[in-house]
Amino acid sequence: MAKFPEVQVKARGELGAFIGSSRLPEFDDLKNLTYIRAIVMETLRWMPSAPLGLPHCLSQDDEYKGYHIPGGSLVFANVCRGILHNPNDYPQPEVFWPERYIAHDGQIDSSVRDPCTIAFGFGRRICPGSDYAMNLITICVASILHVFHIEVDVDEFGQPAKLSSQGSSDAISAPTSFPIHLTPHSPEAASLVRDIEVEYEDKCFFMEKSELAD
Ligand code: HEM
Repeated sequence: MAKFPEVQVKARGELGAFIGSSRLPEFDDLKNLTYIRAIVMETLRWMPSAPLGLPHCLSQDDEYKGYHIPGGSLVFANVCRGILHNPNDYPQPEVFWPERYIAHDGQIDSSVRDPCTIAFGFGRRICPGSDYAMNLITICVASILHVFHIEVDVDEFGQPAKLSSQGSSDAISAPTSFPIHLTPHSPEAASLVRDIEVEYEDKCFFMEKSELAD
């Protein structure tokens, strides 16, 4: 998000319109947060966490585009370069552009291939945690953007640090560096977080007391 300040502004516009400044987003709000959903979809497409999926083993001989693949072979799907960065499905695939999923009516455009159908694997071994993960990531993204402005940090010379678009080249890809900092974008936003902290501390205190009573 630090690389895309204009995306943050748009997201905050949606969060302001549907949630206002007096509370944090809740799961019930997610159905209204189309742009936030599009940010999460674009993140999974732009830098998928498993760029080659998980390897699958052929239980029998198969043929793919004229190539014979013997049973027992390990097969990797080229999830990132071959599918999620395929310009036929996603024009200018290197560009982080959540708007690509939004139709004229402001809803998610069902004619654009949903990257979640790829980023979580496919077939019999598709990720069973995908719905849980999507809801969790979406509420986290919504909550963070509702409160914080995400900016690039400064390096040891006081200059804006360089943000890379490269993921690590491991089986599970993650950003290679993370030089960012978060600041509440308004006093109201800061108090939303402080109120939650107080509420959480009260609950912990209550739990400790009840444990003592046992
Ligand atoms: C952003 C979050 C996540 C991503 C991108 C992701 C992605 C994947 C992928 C690509 C696979 C391999 C599917 C295949 O073999 O084709 C997988 C498998 C799996 N995932 Fe996830 N996953 C995520 C979150 C989760 C969560 C939250 C859970 C559990 C609550 C979970 C549980 C599993 C399990 C148990 C498998 C193995 C399924 C099997 O082999 O039958 N994942 N995931």
